[in-house]
Amino acid sequence: MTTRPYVIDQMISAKAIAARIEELTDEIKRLFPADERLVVVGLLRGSFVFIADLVRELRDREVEVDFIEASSYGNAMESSREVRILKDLRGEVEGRNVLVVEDIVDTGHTLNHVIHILRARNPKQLRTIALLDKPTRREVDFKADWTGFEIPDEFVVGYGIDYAQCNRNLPFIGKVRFTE
Ligand SMILES: O=P(O)(O)OC[C@H]1O[C@H](OP(=O)(O)OP(=O)(O)O)[C@H](O)[C@@H]1O
Ligand SMILES: Nc1nc2[nH]cnc2c(=O)[nH]1
Repeated sequence: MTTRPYVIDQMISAKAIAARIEELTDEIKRLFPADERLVVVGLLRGSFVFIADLVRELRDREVEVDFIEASSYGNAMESSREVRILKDLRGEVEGRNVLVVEDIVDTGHTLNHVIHILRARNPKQLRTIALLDKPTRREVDFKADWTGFEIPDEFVVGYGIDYAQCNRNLPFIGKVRFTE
């Protein structure tokens, strides 16, 4: 895939992300019973770094990790608004406490679609957490139960989030600035 030349300006540092995850896990622990197993579901691929840090902050809980892969983006930067499930969960969620982990909520179509599918499977509790939220871009009425950071309408990368499948390995969130 060809991309225009760009640079990445840091927007949220690795340290700020780590501090926010600590706060969020305190809230999550207050909501889910300590004596019941939690199924933490990551939305591939963008959530893989966030879920890794989040579950390690939940190390004193019984946690099962599962993944679902949904795709909403037709090309590198434009949403197709059509959400497809590319890979379903391995495990069952019926009667269980489920936390769905997303990297970014933009139009809201992806998480909204996934939540509809999972709710139909009758979990005991179904909650959502997104590291980033771009509320000004919303096209469906959806709000995650927990949000790490609200950000303006900028195209961001890093901490699991890609531009044309690159930059997922940056430890911080940066914004893409095109130089040409
Ligand atoms: O709120 P929305 O407008 O639906 O957009 C958000 C979704 O778009 C991106 O996923 P993408 O389809 O690019 O896949 P990826 O996670 O594999 O990078 C991102 O990771 C979110 O899952
Ligand atoms: N990489 C990337 N994917 C997105 N999906 C929705 N918003 C974004 C964004 O800012 N960056």
